[in-house]
Amino acid sequence: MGAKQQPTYPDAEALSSAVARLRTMPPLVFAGECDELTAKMAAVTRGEAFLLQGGDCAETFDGVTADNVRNKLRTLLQMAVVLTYAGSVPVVKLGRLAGQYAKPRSSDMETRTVDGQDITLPAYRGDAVNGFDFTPESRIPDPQRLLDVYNASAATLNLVRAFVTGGYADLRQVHTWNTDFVKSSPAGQRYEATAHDIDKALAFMEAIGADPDELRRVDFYSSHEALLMEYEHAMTRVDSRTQGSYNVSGHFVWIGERTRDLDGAHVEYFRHLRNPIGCKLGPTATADDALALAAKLNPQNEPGRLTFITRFGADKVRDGLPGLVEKVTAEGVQVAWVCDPMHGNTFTSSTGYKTRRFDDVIDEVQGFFDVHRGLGTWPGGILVEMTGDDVTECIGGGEELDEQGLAHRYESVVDPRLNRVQSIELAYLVAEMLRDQQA
Ligand SMILES: O=C[C@H](O)[C@H](O)COP(=O)(O)O
Ligand SMILES: C=C(OP(=O)(O)O)C(=O)O
Repeated sequence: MGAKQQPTYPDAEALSSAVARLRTMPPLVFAGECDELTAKMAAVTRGEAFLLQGGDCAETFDGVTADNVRNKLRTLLQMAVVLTYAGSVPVVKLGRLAGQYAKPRSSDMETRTVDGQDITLPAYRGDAVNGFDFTPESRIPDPQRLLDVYNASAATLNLVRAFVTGGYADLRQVHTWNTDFVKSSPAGQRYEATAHDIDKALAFMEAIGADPDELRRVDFYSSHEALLMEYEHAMTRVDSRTQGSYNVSGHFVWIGERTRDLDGAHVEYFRHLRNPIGCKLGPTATADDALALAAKLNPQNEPGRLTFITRFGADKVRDGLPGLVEKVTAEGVQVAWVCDPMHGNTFTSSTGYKTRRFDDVIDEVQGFFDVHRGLGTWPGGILVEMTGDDVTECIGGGEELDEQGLAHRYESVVDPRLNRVQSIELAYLVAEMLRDQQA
């Protein structure tokens, strides 16, 4: 079976030369860091830690700016602080960034009405493949973009690494992350109170002479859907320490809902990787599918290697998820369960925007927690599409954004993201669910 969701490049020679160049490029991540993340994901699997995975639906090359990267990271750090402090659980921090440039699409073509005429062009598949502009030239897959992905990912990761180790992520900075528009919102004010409590705890630690390194820096990892075979293969290298194969374009990579066929090219590729990996499971996945995927992707049943990211939708999670979790657990399969409350809850607003309701997102996460609580298993984390900016892409939340409001600042090129206030609100709600889970 050929790989699904791949672009058809018109210029085979240009593709070979881009791939040949990519093969010579240095790794973006070190295999040892991937192993470190596997160990952290093993803690998630055992119920000792919680995964926060977040970032844009689709990164764009234009979005690689200092402000954009800092805002996203800042929001993720705020969310992590809320989950750690209010949820009383160690949080594994994983950006959906520095590589999230390729998108699977429901349809190969897109039709728009331009000047009263229906025009059909190839769908936008992410900046890794073609341009977002609705013109025939822009929509042609261009292999040079694969090198642009490498460069954009390198620039993003470089800045993230500088921020998380160079003082920006120092826990003593909890207040300074809470700036501008967020500060005046109820979620921002609640965060301010949490930050104040943390300050007091830090002052106490200082007074007793404790000064652990963990306060000054955080471990932060990168992830993306490994969709484009040409890119992912070119970025796969044999580790000189262990002779294992690692995808060195990100610490954690996942298989999407549309490409998780047991006999498909993506599963075949992933089974050879030593990175920690994820696999999406949507409402059509059966318990037997999950077991077969686990057997193929993690034959040694190694904890931390495999994460199932479930994305059923708020209306299906309570009926669909228990059967999966129950059977997989009964078979002794070691897997971290993570909830993606975004991809089962998308619809088009009356004003024509692809959107999600904040309440549906929360409802799916609550359903996910309820199912795990009922079965005595651990709800291991969340994967969210979010941004650090004040965009208007998802409906609801404390600011009560409505369908009319979407037009104000809708910037996503594919799916709607939670804005910064909604992301912090979500973190508080999930922290409460975590507390209930542990009660
Ligand atoms: O984030 C992912 C999207 O849901 C996926 O790429 C499909 O989007 P589409 O249904 O608009 O093609
Ligand atoms: C496309 C995505 O999700 P899914 O594969 O679950 O549809 C995604 O996470 O970007």
